[in-house]
Amino acid sequence: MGEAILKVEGLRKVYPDGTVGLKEISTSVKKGELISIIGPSGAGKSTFLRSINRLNEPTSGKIFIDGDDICQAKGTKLRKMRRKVGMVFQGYNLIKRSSTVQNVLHGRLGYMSSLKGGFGRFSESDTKMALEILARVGLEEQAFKRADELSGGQQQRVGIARAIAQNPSLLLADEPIASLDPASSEKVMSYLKMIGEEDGITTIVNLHQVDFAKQFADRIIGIKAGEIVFDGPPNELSDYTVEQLYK
Ligand SMILES: Nc1ncnc2c1ncn2[C@@H]1O[C@H](COP(=O)(O)OP(=O)(O)OP(=O)(O)O)[C@@H](O)[C@H]1O
Repeated sequence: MGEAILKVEGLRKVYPDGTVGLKEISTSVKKGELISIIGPSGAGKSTFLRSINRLNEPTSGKIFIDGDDICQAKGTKLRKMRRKVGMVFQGYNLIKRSSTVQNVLHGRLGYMSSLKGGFGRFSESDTKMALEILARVGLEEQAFKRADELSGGQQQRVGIARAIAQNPSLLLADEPIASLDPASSEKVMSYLKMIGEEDGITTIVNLHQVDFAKQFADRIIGIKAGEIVFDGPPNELSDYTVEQLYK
């Protein structure tokens, strides 16, 4: 840990209907940190996370990833920057009828020409890599099953494997465990943490469950009404702060 992989300066989002999603957020994230964003519904957690790779277009502000401002990036440069940012979704976003390993291979699309990608012509080394990643999330036995034959927790582990196949320096997970039971949630969070630590990937996870944030995060950021109201290690997040955050 040391240098900042992500630096956000004055990030503001106003939706077309005038709703202010984020006021002016500034923060900086170190390499290898696991950060959990918590806060009440509508606080701006998803807006913040999705602004980082411009899935959600910021209204103003700067977002530096490895020193480059993604808000200024266009074309090939933007594509290359997005490649560095893996994304894990609440609803997994898998291709249900494709096999587990095919889903993981989709993480490699950013590295292929659109023609090869369009025909699904993945190289042998990509396939080998995808199978290795599946083994890391404990799914080697499920590699050739259809994605929709897996349990929710297993599908989310495929989601993590697909993001890792992108070889990202930053991993964004938007409420990855919101649809899972506690045991599967714990497993998914453990894999996120383990892979982040092993590969030095900075991970930012939006969570509804404060207890999971406390258990897994190195640092917790509390957002309320589009502003950061808490930023610190889990042991500094008091019950009173949590109460104020969700009030
Ligand atoms: N497309 C949109 N158009 C208008 N307003 C939006 C849009 N998306 C989000 N918002 C608003 O922006 C604010 C922040 O929403 P956001 O989804 O980021 O919150 P959140 O903290 O992720 O909430 P949740 O925990 O319920 O997912 C809310 O007031 C929300 O209604």
